[in-house]
Amino acid sequence: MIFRGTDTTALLTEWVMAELVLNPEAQRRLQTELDSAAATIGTCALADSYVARLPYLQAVVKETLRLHPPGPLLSWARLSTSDVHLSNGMVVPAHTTAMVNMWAITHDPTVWSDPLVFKPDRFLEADVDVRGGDLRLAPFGAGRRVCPGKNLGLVTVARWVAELAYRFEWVAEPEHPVDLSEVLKLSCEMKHPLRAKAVPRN
Ligand code: HEM
Repeated sequence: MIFRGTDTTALLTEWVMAELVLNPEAQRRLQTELDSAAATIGTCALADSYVARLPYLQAVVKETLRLHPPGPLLSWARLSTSDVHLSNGMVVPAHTTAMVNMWAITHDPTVWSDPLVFKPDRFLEADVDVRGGDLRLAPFGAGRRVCPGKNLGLVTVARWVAELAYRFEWVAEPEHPVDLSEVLKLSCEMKHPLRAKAVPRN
């Protein structure tokens, strides 16, 4: 529980910040949303419940989950106990070890337009449930073995990103450009950890 809940949330936050450094326009839109939320509630401490209601912040987190799902292969070592007939006609025979390649689904051009482009707006145009209700984007799995920490994970990452983006502007370091190469360890990590400058915002 502790292991599954720590690296995933830390890695997702790192991926979000990397995308925000690479996409300054998205970063500015997010900061505008956070500034206006802070002005509305009269404090810079955005409560968890409030953060969950910021549409652009949620869209940024969802788009990062789509591009960089921390758990790209779902269902490690699940065994089919009987023949399973899929809707496309394929059969998974009994006693087969099966995994779902969620990374492939979230990068499939027949499922997502411009799948390699960071476009949080796609989640403003359509409400996509990332908690297991929509198999186009199920970064927490789905069904009986769905991640039990999905709500905690989502609110934690949104909260961290909100704080980081509200308090600082994040800019690339020319000598260490952001590199989105991935490496699959127990989770999907940045091959070259993020390096960026945090400039305090006034
Ligand atoms: C952004 C954060 C997170 C992501 C992306 C994530 C993703 C996942 C994925 C993909 C699975 C496997 C689902 C499957 O095999 O079908 C999983 C399982 C699991 N997660 Fe998470 N998780 C996150 C946060 C958390 C947190 C915060 C906790 C606990 C506090 C947690 C605890 C677990 C546990 C215990 C399992 C195993 C469930 C089982 O096998 O029945 N996760 N998670």
